[in-house]
Amino acid sequence: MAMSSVARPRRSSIAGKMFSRGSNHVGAGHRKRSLEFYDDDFDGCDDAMELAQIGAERTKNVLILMSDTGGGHRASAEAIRDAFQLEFGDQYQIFVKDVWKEYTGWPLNDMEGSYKFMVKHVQLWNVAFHSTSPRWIHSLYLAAFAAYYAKEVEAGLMEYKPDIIISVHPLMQHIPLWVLKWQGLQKKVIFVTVITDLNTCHPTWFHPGVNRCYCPSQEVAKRALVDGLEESQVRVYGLPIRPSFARAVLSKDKLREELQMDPDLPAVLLMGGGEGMGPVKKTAKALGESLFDENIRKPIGQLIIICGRNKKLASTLQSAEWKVPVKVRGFEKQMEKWMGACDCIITKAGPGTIAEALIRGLPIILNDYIPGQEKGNVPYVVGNGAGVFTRSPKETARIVEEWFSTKKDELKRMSLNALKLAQPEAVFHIVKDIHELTLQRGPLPTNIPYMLTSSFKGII
Ligand SMILES: CCCCCCCC/C=C\CCCCCCCC(=O)OC[C@H](CO)OC(=O)CCCCCCCCCCCCCCC
Ligand SMILES: O=c1ccn([C@@H]2O[C@H](COP(=O)(O)OP(=O)(O)O[C@H]3O[C@H](CO)[C@H](O)[C@H](O)[C@H]3O)[C@@H](O)[C@H]2O)c(=O)[nH]1
Repeated sequence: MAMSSVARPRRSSIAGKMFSRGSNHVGAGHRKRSLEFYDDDFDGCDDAMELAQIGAERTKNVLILMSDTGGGHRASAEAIRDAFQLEFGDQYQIFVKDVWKEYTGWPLNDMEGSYKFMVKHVQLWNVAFHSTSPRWIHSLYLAAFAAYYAKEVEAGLMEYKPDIIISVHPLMQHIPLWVLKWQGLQKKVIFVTVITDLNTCHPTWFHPGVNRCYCPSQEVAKRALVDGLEESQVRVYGLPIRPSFARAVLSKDKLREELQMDPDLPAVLLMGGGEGMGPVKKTAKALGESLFDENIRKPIGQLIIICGRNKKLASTLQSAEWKVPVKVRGFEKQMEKWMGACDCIITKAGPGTIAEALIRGLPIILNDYIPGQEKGNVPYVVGNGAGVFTRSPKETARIVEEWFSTKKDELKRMSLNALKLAQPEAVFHIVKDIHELTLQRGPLPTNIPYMLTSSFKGII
């Protein structure tokens, strides 16, 4: 699996010694000065590294661009990082970064906050998503941001000196590609997009200047071709999911013991993406009633609620009283364990959660979707017989009650359909294809000539 590699000094540690940044709060001006210092001084280190690398291919730097707008982009970025490490060991050094947050200013440096605000006022998101869909509109605005923040983005890219840039975010194609173009680096740096929406994705994902556009489904690939990408740029392997989902052999009994769950009662997992969105509270309350059999005065199921980063939701549910076994958790790092220990899942139509649940063979009740990018996920799940859609918490609770009592066969059938749709190997196909791309490029230059150019502000 892992190919041989030569241990050699890592750039980040050298850079770390030369100037301490790390925090997002360092002012941009300070960072720029630091980078100039870094750039001059780094040449010496490069000489040393070049000596160490004679006779061996040097470690390639991979910069994965993402933002915590929800949890899906980070999950996919980390999946790609882990798969690179498993497949190629030290041949690649991976940085998962929100360069906008670290280097630019408003509004790019707070996309998390803007996204959270807009999806809370869901009609606002609906308008924002659809009104920015025409290419001329988003290209115009993104070009303006690119010009205004060019120097900052350039500094952000320069710090990691990427040989390969992977964008897993819809708003991270245009700006870096323009900056690479202005730097004359478009032909030297490989740039790929990994789309993390399953169907009705935003057109900002599709940029004709990329080397590859990895689409998670045929539906998305069709949209890419309609939007002007060439077939040679498009690959369809599935949504990248953390290798821990694909590779781990998990026994449900052991997991339940580890997670201190009831060993025998069927379990339903309730969640709402990385931000704990959707009707989680009402659904939890309804399940608390429906999973308790009044006739025998006993529970017929147990409930796991994962609230993600929604701390208010977690504390409200933690202080509630329940008639059935309930576990309320915040942001969990080992989702594969919780999913492996449960029998079905209730979630909003987040693509990451859906793809993970399919791998674990969990029938899915979709109880909400974000307009725009998540709308198409509903027919994807329901049309393939892997789940149902209802917005009603009571209806959701009734379906789970039936799955755990009179309709166990339906639960089993949907579980098999889910497994048929699953694509656990997608992330490995993606990193192998990127590796192929680098091989086709031939030996990379010893050092990509990133430089801090004169201010781009002259362009606007
Ligand atoms: C007025 C038109 C503005 C057009 C601007 C297009 C480019 C905007 C670039 C930067 C703005 C930063 C705003 C942060 C939004 C963060 C969204 C995000 O990351 O979503 C991730 C999500 C998923 O995690 O992104 C998507 O799936 C699609 C991205 C759609 C981009 C929407 C841009 C919204 C711009 C809001 C302006 C208000 C428009 C009102 C129209 C009357
Ligand atoms: O406690 C938690 C809660 C969630 N997750 C993970 O966070 C991810 C959530 O991703 P989803 O795609 O399901 O949903 P999000 O809303 O968090 O993701 C956002 O990014 C997505 C892109 O992948 C979509 O665009 C989506 O509409 C947008 O809201 C999943 O991998 C899930 O396992 C955790 O690791 N721990």
